[in-house]
Amino acid sequence: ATKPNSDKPSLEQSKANTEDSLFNRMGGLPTIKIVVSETIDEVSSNPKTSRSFKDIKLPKLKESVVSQICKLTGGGCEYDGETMLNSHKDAKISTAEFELFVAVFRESLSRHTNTREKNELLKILAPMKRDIVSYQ
Ligand code: HEM
Repeated sequence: ATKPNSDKPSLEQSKANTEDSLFNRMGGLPTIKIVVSETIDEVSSNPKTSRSFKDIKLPKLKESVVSQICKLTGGGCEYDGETMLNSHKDAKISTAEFELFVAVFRESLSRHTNTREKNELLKILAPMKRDIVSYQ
């Protein structure tokens, strides 16, 4: 005799199995591309953050950041760029610069994603602070 319901997933498994990736819930690549583009356009022109971007090729940087976020959110992209430590150490980024970057990113996310997805992505990026910021 078979046990009733023995092949049904537990509540937790059921949630895990039906939960769509953050990537899909955000709206996939189109959303990531617009948010990354808006953020980099703003921080590279705002005098409080622009100095780091002076000799940087912005289209290539945007592509690299898009791939990284796509990968981190479950979109299945390849990210073949540098580690966060290696790519930011020469720029000597301050806490204030990092915080402005994140504020600009958050505002753009607010325009293009829901609150839940915005907060999930910001939570993924927050621990990178220790690799990106060199000083107070
Ligand atoms: C959570 C925040 C951040 C994330 C997720 C992030 C992500 C990235 C990624 C993926 C790259 C490309 C690395 C590669 O292609 O090898 C990069 C490079 C870069 N980032 Fe960030 N970054 C962040 C914060 C910042 C801040 C606060 C600044 C400056 C204010 C900044 C300035 C730069 C610059 C100038 C480059 C180019 C480095 C180079 O090509 O030599 N980033 N970042």
